Amino acid sequence: MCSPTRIILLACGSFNPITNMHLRMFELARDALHRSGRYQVIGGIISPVSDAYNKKDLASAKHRCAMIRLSLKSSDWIRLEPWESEQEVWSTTLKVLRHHKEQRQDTSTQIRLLCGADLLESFGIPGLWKDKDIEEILNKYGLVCISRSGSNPEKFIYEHDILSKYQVAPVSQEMVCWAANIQPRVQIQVTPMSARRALRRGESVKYLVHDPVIDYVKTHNLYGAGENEDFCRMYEPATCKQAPQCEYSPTWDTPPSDPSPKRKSPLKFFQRFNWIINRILKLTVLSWDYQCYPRSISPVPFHGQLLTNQRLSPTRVYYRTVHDSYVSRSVDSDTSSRSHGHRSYRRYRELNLDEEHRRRDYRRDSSLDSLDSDHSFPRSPHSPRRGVTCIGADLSGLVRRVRGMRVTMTPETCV
Ligand SMILES: Nc1ncnc2c1ncn2[C@@H]1O[C@H](COP(=O)(O)OP(=O)(O)OP(=O)(O)O)[C@@H](O)[C@H]1O
Ligand SMILES: NC(=O)c1ccc[n+]([C@@H]2O[C@H](COP(=O)(O)O)[C@@H](O)[C@H]2O)c1
Repeated sequence: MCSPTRIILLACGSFNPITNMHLRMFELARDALHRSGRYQVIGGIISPVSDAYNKKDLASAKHRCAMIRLSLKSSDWIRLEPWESEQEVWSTTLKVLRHHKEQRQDTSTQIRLLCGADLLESFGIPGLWKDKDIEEILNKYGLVCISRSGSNPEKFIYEHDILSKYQVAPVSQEMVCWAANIQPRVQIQVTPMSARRALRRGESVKYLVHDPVIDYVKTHNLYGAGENEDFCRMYEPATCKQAPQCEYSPTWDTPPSDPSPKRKSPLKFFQRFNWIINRILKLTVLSWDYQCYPRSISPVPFHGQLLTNQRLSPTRVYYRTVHDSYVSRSVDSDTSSRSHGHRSYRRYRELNLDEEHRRRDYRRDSSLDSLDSDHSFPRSPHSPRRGVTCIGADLSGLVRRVRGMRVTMTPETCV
């Protein structure tokens, strides 16, 4: 039996600050690779970007590395490699991979890029990654990707020309490995951004980042946390000067109620009143907007963008209204419903993403001239006789016929 391939996992990123999820990513990937029986993970490397990356709110490399070191005290197989962070210019991920490969004498060990699905999906952002870089990363190194809530890496890979090519590579070169689906029942979003936000707002970051990292953030006044009274109170009740002394012991008891509750200011009262009036007005306008008239009354004034029809359901058409909510309407019975508006849109997105991409391309070169006489809207060349699409053109005053139902769209509503 052949021996397992030895692997080093390399994670590039900002680590601003390092969170438990970064470390979890390594553990999940290692477990998955070991489970396959084909790989042995012999180490993990964290390579933080240099200051030249210039990302918003990026703490200096010195601080980020210090926090990584503190976090890694609890790990016996992941280590920090500061080389990238010490560079004066930003290094592409491929350059970092090449550097670490050159550093190793032993050619039998492979280096793989470990990343979250958001990094993988950034491959699709035009101009961000060079195709030849992606090609080389996949071909010479390989990628281990961890799903992130809100992402759909399988779909992304399927749709990406280069990634899909490597997904079916021979097992010895398996480039895309699904380490785990991080989809906890209660979705906990542990991202550096959520940690920074919590720090800025003085909210708890305990169990999001390691305790020594919290201390470090406080000592070095990073991410605006040091100025925040709540943060001081939470983490340094005894010594923090700005924070008032805690009046109750941190037990499960409820804190004593404030003896002098603040009176509502007239401004707050006015704002609340204003909000209620606005809601009432909005509801009134909405109820006008959602009127769909029976076929007998034609032309039908309908305010909204016709999205799609038969693909989602052969009997319903879906509209986006000017208020950005979604309405469906039965083609056969002329009844309209808004009850499943948002849900059906989400379903529409899932089922029709493909269609939407094609349509977007198609829209660029389509014109109203391409409308044919018996179909109201131009059909995508890829889905003949299926899609009924509202293109971004001025359809002012046009009465269109969709399977017997007539729809008038006005320019201001057809966006
Ligand atoms: N919650 C998470 N689940 C899966 N992968 C994650 C998670 N948080 C970070 N990662 C991954 O860790 C790597 C390094 O991430 P990085 O520090 O650049 O975080 P980021 O999420 O891009 O940061 P920010 O929130 O600052 O934009 C990336 O590959 C990223 O996808
Ligand atoms: N072309 C490239 O090599 C390229 C492009 C964008 C981001 N990256 C890397 O991705 C990592 C994560 O970046 P973000 O923190 O911006 O998500 C960083 O290490 C960055 O250097 C590389």
